[in-house]
Amino acid sequence: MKRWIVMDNMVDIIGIREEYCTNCHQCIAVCPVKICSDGSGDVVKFDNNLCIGCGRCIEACVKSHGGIAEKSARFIIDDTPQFVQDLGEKDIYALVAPSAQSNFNLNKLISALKLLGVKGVYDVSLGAEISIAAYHEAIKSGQAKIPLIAQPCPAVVKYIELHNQSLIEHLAPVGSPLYCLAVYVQSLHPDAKLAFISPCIAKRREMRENQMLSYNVTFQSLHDLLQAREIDVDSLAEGSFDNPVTAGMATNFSTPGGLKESYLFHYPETPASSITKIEGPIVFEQYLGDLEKAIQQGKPNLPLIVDVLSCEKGCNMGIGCVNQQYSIDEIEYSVASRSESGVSDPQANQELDDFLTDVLSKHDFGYYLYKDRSLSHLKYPNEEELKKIYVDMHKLEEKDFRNCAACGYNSCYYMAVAVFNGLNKAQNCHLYKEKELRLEQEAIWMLHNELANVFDTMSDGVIVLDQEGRISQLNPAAKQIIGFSDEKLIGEHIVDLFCGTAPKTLHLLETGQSYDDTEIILNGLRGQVHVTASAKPNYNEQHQVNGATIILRPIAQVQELVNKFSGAQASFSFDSIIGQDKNLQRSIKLAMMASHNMSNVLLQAESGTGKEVFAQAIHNSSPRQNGPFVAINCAALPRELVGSELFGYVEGAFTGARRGGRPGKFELANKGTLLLDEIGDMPLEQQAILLRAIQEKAITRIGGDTVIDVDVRIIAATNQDLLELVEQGRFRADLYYRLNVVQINIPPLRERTGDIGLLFDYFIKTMSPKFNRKIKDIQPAVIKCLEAYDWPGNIRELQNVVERILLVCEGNQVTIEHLPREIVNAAIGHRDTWQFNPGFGSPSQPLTDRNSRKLAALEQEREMIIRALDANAGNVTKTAAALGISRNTLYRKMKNYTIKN
Ligand SMILES: Nc1ncnc2c1ncn2[C@@H]1O[C@H](COP(=O)(O)OP(=O)(O)OP(=O)(O)O)[C@@H](O)[C@H]1O
Repeated sequence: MKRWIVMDNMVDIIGIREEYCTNCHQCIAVCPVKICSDGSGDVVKFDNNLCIGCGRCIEACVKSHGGIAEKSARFIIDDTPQFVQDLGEKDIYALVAPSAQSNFNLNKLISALKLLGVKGVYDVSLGAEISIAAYHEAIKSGQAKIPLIAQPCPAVVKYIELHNQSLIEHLAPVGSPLYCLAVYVQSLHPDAKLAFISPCIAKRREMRENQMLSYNVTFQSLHDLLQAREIDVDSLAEGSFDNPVTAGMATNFSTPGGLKESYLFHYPETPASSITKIEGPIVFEQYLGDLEKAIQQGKPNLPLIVDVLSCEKGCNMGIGCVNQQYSIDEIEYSVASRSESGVSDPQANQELDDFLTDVLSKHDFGYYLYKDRSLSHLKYPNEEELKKIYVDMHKLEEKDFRNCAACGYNSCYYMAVAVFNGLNKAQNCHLYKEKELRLEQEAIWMLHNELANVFDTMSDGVIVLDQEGRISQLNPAAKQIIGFSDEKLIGEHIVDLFCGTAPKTLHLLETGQSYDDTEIILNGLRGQVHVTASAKPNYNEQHQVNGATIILRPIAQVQELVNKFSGAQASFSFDSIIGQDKNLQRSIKLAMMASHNMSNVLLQAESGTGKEVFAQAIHNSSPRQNGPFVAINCAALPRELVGSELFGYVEGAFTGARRGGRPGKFELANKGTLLLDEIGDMPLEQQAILLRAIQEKAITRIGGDTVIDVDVRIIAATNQDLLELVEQGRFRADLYYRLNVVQINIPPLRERTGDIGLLFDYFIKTMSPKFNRKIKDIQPAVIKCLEAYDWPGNIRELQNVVERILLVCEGNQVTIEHLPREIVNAAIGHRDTWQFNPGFGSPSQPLTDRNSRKLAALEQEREMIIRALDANAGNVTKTAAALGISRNTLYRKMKNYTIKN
């Protein structure tokens, strides 16, 4: 967005290679104008029409590119290409700037230029002599407005045109030394083209405006051209200028104050105090503005002449110069000694005076080509707008206004003005970056805190390993699991922590292959700790494994979870045991008492009386109620599997063993209760192992050698007379006494007929919704029938009868027709023997998980017996031996399962 309206386009003098711009803003920092550069984008854009051509930005850009001009984003544009093209084809005369004295061997340069093909070479110092004489005339004649601002420097002229319009009329009404000489040389060679051999890039503009010269060839370009043409200047003979007379004191015009010195030399009556000599950045930053104000205010002691140059070291070290290898002293000496020798010959001085008188009378050296180039100024933000920009720049407090100039502008205010005018952006403010960084740091810190919080509050233990496998970090949960403090654990090698072997972790560190849920024994403070571990690799920026994160979970926690989701929970409480029978209530009371301590309990009762219900109720009112309740049916397991089911196994323990091994019921029941159902059917050899596990409160997995502590309360249940089995030698006496700490007998249903009606009502109520029935009435004869029946299958049988009734009863009244035949028969005196039939009640399904488990177990047992009988060709003795049960038990089971041999 252009803020300035410029009357005409100025010729380009600075070229931009945006691809080389690093957006460092050095160009803006050194620029006296600043608004000619737009720093609001990713690269700095440049507006030639707002540039004064001082060339400082090119110097800064080359410097910021390591001094290599070819890599700089900004470069000089002059007329050398056209000059080269026209050499030899056109009559070209070279006008050489006084500063050539400090850049080349001047006389040899004259020869070099002629060798290149120029027709003649003139010294611009003579033009400077003409300018001084013309200044004097203009001042004398009153043509010049005092103070007269000298104009050899086109950058100063352009600055005044753009910024200090009231000073335009003070610019000398006389051409620059170059212009004055050009006027003279043109009179000698009217058809020739003139080239300026120059230290200055801005001269190109002056030349285009006055149309007197065709080529601005900087010293740098000339130097490159001579090199390209392989012209060794030093080896050439000395030439001499084609000037009609030699310039005198004005040969020092290229030095700051050279004009003043020359003027005073020629017009010694002029007080030295009436000429101000000023150069460098201060001209633009302060001097011209002050001068403008002083004139407007009519201040006294204003100068007669202002000798002003843009370059700090004058034209001697202008932007197009090639004398960087010389010191300032050497340069100044070279120029000053030339001017001293130039005035040492009185005859030459006289000839010069005569020449000046002559040319001034013959030629017009007047110059009025100054233009007001500024029609409007930058827009300035109002208070509100300024405040908003400052907020965008994160400038909120007094100390945020540093005026550090790092942005390239001299103050925070001017930066804000540039932002307001779209010439820069808040992000380029040093403080903005600093604050953004701080905000970013705060955000990172917050994120870190959040993550640290997660790390610290995770219930899983987390261990971070370095590349070598040493612990670099661990969270409180990990410390809790292991038991040691940070000091002990940080730096510890994982192999040592993992009891001397960590093959999967070492493999992970080598290959990046993660592992999941692997059982590990740790060396903890309180001995060995059994955990599961999952680990993943950590990567560096090159995506190489540089460590690992291991998640640890105590096995008890894992088992708790497994139990929770696998249904290893007890659902019954003492409240859910229905029945008012005295004996039943006595049993409940005993069970309640037993529930408060850790004593093993032996539940002895017929099948279906509620032994498991009792076991669950004991568990649920014991201090272990939040632990697992695990039940195992000892009768339903093949004898070779009893061990692995109870104690688990390690990987590779036997053919078909699962990878990673498997925990047994003892481990799963850790911190809870283990119900050993049908304990009477447990094989003798397993009874010994079971006894050891109960006594030592520890197990060893099959095939393993690690002893795992288990804290389990045992409830054993049986429908057999265990003592009798002991007497028969089929049950170990020591185990019997271990289990029979509290013996609870549950009366069969036929012995508590009073409870039959209660239970029937209860089951009708609780099961009806499942069958979508609304039973409102039960025929009294139904209860009578039920009470007359002797319920060999006890409560389970009653439950199944209710289920069948609900299936067949379509109305809302239960009548005798809905009862199974054997029950009605029993009531009228024909009792059928109840037989267990796994398909009993079909199409009904077992109602509870427990029942389904039980039925599955029974079905499994039935199958097992049939298979064993087949394998032993129907031999009952052999089959009983193979199954590890007595012949009597086998016969009983065959009867129950209706297995015909
Ligand atoms: N007092 C009771 N109140 C309510 N329901 C009961 C009661 N006793 C048992 N039941 C129910 O009877 C069914 C059989 O109970 P349970 O499985 O506990 O008997 P069990 O003696 O363990 O049988 P088995 O010897 O065959 O293992 C279960 O569905 C249970 O819900």
